[in-house]
Amino acid sequence: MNTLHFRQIHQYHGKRPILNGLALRLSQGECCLLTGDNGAGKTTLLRILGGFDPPKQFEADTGFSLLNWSQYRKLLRDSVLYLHQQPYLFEGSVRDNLNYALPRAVDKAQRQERIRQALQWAGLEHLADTSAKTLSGGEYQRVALARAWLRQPRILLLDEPTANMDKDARLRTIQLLRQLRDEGMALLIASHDPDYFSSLVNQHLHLQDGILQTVTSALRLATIVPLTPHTHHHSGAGLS
Ligand SMILES: Nc1ncnc2c1ncn2[C@@H]1O[C@H](COP(=O)(O)OP(=O)(O)OP(=O)(O)O)[C@@H](O)[C@H]1O
Repeated sequence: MNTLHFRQIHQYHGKRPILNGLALRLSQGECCLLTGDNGAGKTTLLRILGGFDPPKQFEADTGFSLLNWSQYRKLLRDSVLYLHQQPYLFEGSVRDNLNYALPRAVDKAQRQERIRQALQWAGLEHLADTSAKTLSGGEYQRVALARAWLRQPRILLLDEPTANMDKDARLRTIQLLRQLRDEGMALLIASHDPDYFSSLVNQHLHLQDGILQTVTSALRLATIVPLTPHTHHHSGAGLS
């Protein structure tokens, strides 16, 4: 799978339509940013793509075949990883948490080597034997990303991966996300802070009224550059 096209995703909560036939594509080595107001349906979409909640309607096109949701789920069960805003870490050390991410078949010597690489990859060597429960928010997220690096899913779904982080932790997190993207993962990030991810994003989608719209860089600029009230126009050049 280089690119997966999702189409006709419909979802209801009770009788209320949340997603109204939306479409998006995820490509290997690309990052898609998903914005939308509180309650727009971002988590609802991530939970469908993560295989947790069955949608009302769904279609995924791999380029070779069309998949319904249960086929998608079966096919991608081990290829999609969903990181919640507060990813779950076990009690035990950072090393234990990384160990758990490795398949059972990996032997002891290989495990030690892979864990060493993951600790190095995420800059966590000094915290290897620290209890995961005592980590700061930024460190905690780095362990979760190191686990993702070990698991190597094709699609990584992230809900607010930098929420409540200071600038330094945020930049480190974004750097790790960039590495995952550049190694070929498809990232889908739901966030209320599009500016944080601008250096990472290949595609920005905005969810409104159950539909996804592409946000172009021109539109993004228009939202952050304030319009001055007294701009001079040549006569006839502006909209009237
Ligand atoms: N299990 C559920 N049962 C009923 N309604 C739900 C359920 N899950 C979500 N909703 C509702 O669906 C709407 C979309 O919720 P969702 O969590 O997907 O939005 P969101 O875009 O992720 O919001 P936020 O930015 O606040 O996290 C909300 O109005 C929410 O209350």
